[in-house]
Amino acid sequence: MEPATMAWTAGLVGAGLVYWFVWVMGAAEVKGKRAVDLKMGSITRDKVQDKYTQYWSFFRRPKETATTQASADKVPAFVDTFYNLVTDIYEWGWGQSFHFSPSLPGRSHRDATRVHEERVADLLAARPGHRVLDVGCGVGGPMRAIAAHSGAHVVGITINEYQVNRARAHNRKARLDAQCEVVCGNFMAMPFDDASFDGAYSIEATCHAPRLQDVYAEVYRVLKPGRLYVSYEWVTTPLFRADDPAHVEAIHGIERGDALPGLRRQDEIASIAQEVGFEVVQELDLALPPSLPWWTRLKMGRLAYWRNSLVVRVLTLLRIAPKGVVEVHEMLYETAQHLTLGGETGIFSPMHMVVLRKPADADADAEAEESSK
Ligand SMILES: C=C(CC[C@@H](C)[C@H]1CC[C@H]2C3=CC[C@H]4[C@H](C)[C@@H](O)CC[C@]4(C)[C@H]3CC[C@]12C)C(C)C
Ligand SMILES: C[S@@+](CC[C@H](N)C(=O)[O-])C[C@H]1O[C@@H](n2cnc3c(N)ncnc32)[C@H](O)[C@@H]1O
Repeated sequence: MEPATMAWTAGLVGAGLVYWFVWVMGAAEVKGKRAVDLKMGSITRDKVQDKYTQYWSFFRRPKETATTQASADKVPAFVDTFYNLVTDIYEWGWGQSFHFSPSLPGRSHRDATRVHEERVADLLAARPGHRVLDVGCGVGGPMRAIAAHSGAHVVGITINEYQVNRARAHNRKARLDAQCEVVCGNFMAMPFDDASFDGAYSIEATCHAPRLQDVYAEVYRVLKPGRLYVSYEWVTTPLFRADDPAHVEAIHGIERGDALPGLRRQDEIASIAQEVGFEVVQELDLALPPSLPWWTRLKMGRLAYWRNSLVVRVLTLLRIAPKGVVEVHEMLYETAQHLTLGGETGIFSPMHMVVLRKPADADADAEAEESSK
């Protein structure tokens, strides 16, 4: 073959490969985000790498982030940075629901995700006319499933402005924007009136709070008396041994790569809820058998991770994706290994469910206490 023909052939094959990896193989999990659309939230292109370095140096020693008030106060800002860095990658590689679900035999991940979300709506007995709060709503996957399933009006809150815009765009696209509202704010100081919700839920979100009491007290304040709050909590289980270096490394890895100021123990959740005034209606670790493993989805994706890693490298080389994306993607890959180990050893659960009730006479009690002062 002529050298010129060889060069042309090699060029065409190369271009075809790039096209295949980036546009075909790199397509979104739930056709939405494509690899070529990877942004880093509200961070400008030139700041991505710096922001990642700042994030990493803050969360490198997770437990220390919550020990002093000064560093605990910085957590929401770093969580916001984290979601600027990961939101598009999550949407691209996982979908619009940023949480795990127990696998369901013979059913797709999409179905398993929806069933896990609809369970919340059913527990709350949410129905048309109800106003339900989604505490830490992400880009609104659960919010849309719950609104569609129950007919309730759902109001979501997230600390990250970029997620607010993504969630609103998805709501419009799904024609659920009349039923789903999204607000930017801190769930430890929410911009909502007292007793203004008929139900509330949080899915794998309150783990970002340095003190769980602060979120639970806010949810308690905005709930109407007698109404329910359902939460899926990230916790260490009784199988976690603080004297086992492999356990400690897995838990630290989960904390570092998920912007967590220290995971809580399973047995702390109910007492924190009671401390702020809730009655505990039910408590159940949904990760335990007979549930099938929630981490199989992470494990089955080995080949996909490899492909995705190649895609982000190619996109960075072509200057389509900003510098720093490769590092963020690498961090997520390592986090996935720690999460898988946490699941396989049973030392960690991302779905410790609590169903809490604000007592029906809660406001009467509060008024009596106030007038006795
Ligand atoms: C509740 C939280 C997030 C939970 C999960 C939705 C995410 C935790 C780890 C994430 C991922 C890890 C590996 C990524 C992979 C390397 C990439 O190619 C595609 C996306 C991943 C699969 C990504 C997807 C979302 C997670 C599973 C926390 C933050 C409290
Ligand atoms: C892992 S995502 C889960 C999102 C959603 N519940 C879902 O399952 O798709 C955690 C969410 O909590 C939000 N969050 C974390 N800390 C917050 C805070 N202090 N105030 C409001 N939202 C917060 C994040 O912005 C993100 O939307």
